[in-house]
Formats: sequence, C-alpha cells, structure tokens
Amino acid sequence: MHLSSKWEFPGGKLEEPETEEECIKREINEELSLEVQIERSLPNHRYQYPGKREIELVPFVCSYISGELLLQEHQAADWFDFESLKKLDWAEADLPVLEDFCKLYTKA
Ligand SMILES: Nc1nc2c([nH]c(=O)n2[C@H]2C[C@H](O)[C@@H](COP(=O)(O)OP(=O)(O)OP(=O)(O)O)O2)c(=O)[nH]1
Repeated sequence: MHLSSKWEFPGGKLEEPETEEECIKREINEELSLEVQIERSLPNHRYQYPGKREIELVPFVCSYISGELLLQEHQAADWFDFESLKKLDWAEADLPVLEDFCKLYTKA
C-alpha cells in the first residue's frame, strides 16, 4: 500500500511451508483470478525501502493458462509491450527485475 500509485509485478509474500513456485501461482490467483504456469525464473534482487524491512524479489516469468482478469486488490492491471513497460512508473525495487526481463526477451 505504501507503493499504491506505482506499477509492480503481481506477487506477494511467501507463506511457509509453500515453495516460491507455489507462492507466485497462489498470489496471481488471489490477486488477479488467473491461473498461470511458470516458464522460468529470473535472478533475485534485494531492496530496502526507507524505514522498511529489506525485501527480496524472487521473479518468475509465467504464461497464462486460464481465467478472466479480475482485480482483487490492485487499482489497475494491463498488458504492455516492452517499450511501454519501460515507461511506466515502477516500484523502485522492480527496476532490476524489469531490466533482466527486457534483456532476456528483446534484442536491445
Ligand atoms: N508483490 C509485489 N511486491 C512488490 C513488488 N515490488 C515491490 O517493491 N514490492 C514490495 C511491496 C511489499 O513491500 C512487498 C510485497 O508485499 P505484498 O503486499 O504484495 O504481499 P502480500 O500480497 O503477501 O501481502 P500481505 O497481505 O502479506 O501484506 O514487496 C512487486 O513487483 N510485486
């Protein structure tokens, strides 16, 4: 909520004893009502927002399986091409994740 006007990747905190893979599928289902499958992982990145505990983002590239996008917690969700993705106002911690993702899927 402290990042409520920023774009972020869908996700959330690990709930032990689930695996990271189970976590991302659960969170996407809870937040967006979508079923996804994991295609691959990306490097983890740690970040500390001022006055907050350090977080570690554990990113996965996923593909859509089924469901109709229904926002449960967020103000907005959308699909973007790579150029538009880079222009969004992102949560600071996500910038290295975005960079890894774009590097992997675009030639530039
Ligand atoms: N989910 C998600 N969280 C992010 C991203 N970037 C980023 O800085 N964050 C921060 C915001 C939060 O401090 C933390 C994840 O919290 P969250 O609120 O999404 O987790 P959650 O769904 O399990 O929520 P909660 O009820 O346990 O608080 O990571 C991102 O791309 N996705």
